[in-house]
Amino acid sequence: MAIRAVVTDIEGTTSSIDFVHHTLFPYAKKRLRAYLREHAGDTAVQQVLQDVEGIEHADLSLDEAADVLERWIAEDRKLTPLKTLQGMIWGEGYAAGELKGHVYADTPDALRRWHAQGRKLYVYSSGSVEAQKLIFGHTEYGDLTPLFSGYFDTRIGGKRDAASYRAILQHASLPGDEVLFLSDVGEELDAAREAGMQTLQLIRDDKAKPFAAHEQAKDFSAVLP
Ligand SMILES: CSCCC(=O)C(=O)COP(=O)(O)O
Ligand SMILES: [Mg+2]
Repeated sequence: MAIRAVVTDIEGTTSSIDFVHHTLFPYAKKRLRAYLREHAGDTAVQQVLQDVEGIEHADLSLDEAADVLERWIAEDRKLTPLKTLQGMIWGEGYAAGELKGHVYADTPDALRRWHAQGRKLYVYSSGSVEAQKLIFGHTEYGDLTPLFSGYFDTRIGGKRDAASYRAILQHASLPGDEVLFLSDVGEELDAAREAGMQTLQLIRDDKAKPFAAHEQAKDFSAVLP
């Protein structure tokens, strides 16, 4: 079956795990408390704080909410209010020129090749849609966002849940067997396959845990050549 669309994960797939864990997460952690104080009156921040309280089932002061969010960063929790806030903080970093979006050298070539072949490209990451647009909009290879037809984050559901992939297929109006999902994480690939998508696991380095149930590639060079 011809692949008409590619849905890609970010961390460990288009971009390095180290960039996310050693650059992006610490950047957000360092600025989180001050950002909450400075933007406490913003509707978007109020919504984040309300959502944190909802998850914790507690009324929280701003500092208590900051403590919770810092703990979630340390635990690498993929919770929507944390991901939304991280995206807002990173937005300031990219705008100030303090952050540059990391993508592997083969990523821009592959995205441009698949796009030129007429395939639709989508992102599905736990990072917020805003954070996804930022990382691909500020790479050392230029702005890659014009290549994408759509972005999905945890608001559509968790990445290990087949229902999320079914919802993506519905949004993109595509049958599963014409969509290739790329990820480094076996449980995400299992969920995408359960929804009917074709799958391929990226083994970028020794941090990836190979799942023999899925086709594998070390980079994008031989994927849909
Ligand atoms: C959009 S870059 C930051 C990615 C992020 O916050 C994250 O948690 C990684 O999630 P992914 O689903 O891309 O593995
Ligand atoms: Mg990943």
